[in-house]
Amino acid sequence: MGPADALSALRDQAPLVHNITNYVAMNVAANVLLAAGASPAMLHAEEEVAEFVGLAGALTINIGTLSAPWLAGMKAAARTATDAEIPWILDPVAHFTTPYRHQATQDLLALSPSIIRGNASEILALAGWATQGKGADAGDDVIQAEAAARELASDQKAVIAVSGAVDFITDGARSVRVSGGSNLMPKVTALGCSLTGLMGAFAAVTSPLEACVAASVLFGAAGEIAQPKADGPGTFAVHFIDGLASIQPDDLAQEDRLTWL
Ligand SMILES: Nc1ncnc2c1ncn2[C@@H]1O[C@H](COP(=O)(O)OP(=O)(O)O)[C@@H](O)[C@H]1O
Ligand SMILES: Cc1ncsc1CCOP(=O)(O)O
Ligand SMILES: [Mg+2]
Repeated sequence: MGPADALSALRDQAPLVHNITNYVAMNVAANVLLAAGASPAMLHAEEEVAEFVGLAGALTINIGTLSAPWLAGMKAAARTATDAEIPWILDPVAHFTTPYRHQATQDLLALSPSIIRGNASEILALAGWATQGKGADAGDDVIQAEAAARELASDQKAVIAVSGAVDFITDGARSVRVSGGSNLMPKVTALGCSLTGLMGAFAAVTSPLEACVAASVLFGAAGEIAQPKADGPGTFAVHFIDGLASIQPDDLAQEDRLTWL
């Protein structure tokens, strides 16, 4: 299904989305999911995640503020999701910066995520390519990461979503560029993490590839609503949430942001 039908399904079903995300993103991502029409829950304790993920339509895992107890919870949740065929999305924030983060990401990759979402630097490094990235923010352009993303999709048998000025989404066979959004989006923290959460919400109602496309299109549209109303990154963030909530399925029917390759 296309982005318009995916948004209709999301609003009809309001799927419960289990997010194990970072301290920076927890509030932002929960508000993004609520505005879009999903039902977010942020919890990470190893003692309960396996039971909780069974209640959810999708799981998202983001390693932004990683620590040992959180990693144990992430692995338990990912294992349960894969066994139960619940789609799960990995956001490997800055995974190339320290050996600990690198190993955690490799361990999570082995648990078969349905979708991997990162910025261009994160995806380049995940495929083993050189990157100019230094931390959580991208140091490379999406176009430089397209071939790496295709390679990674085939190797991991997952959909790869690379975000940036123009997003790129591929399952290894089919690939699409999604244009739109605002250059204020990388100036608001945790919007990438929130996009990961939204991909989880859509993955609860449609296929991983269609879910990534729908989330990316919806983010682009909301960014364009917020841009002319904003005085800067602070007010942009508020208008972005309002924009997400105001967009109706018909607003996404044109699909003129998509370039299939
Ligand atoms: N220069 C830009 N112009 C328009 N949209 C952008 C731009 N940079 C990032 N975005 C959008 O911001 C969101 C977060 O992406 P990004 O900043 O790449 O993630 P991260 O926070 O993980 O680095 C995505 O929806 C992406 O399309
Ligand atoms: C700044 C920061 N530091 C650790 S996690 C995090 C949030 C990163 O969020 P995003 O990748 O969405 O910008
Ligand atoms: Mg990120």
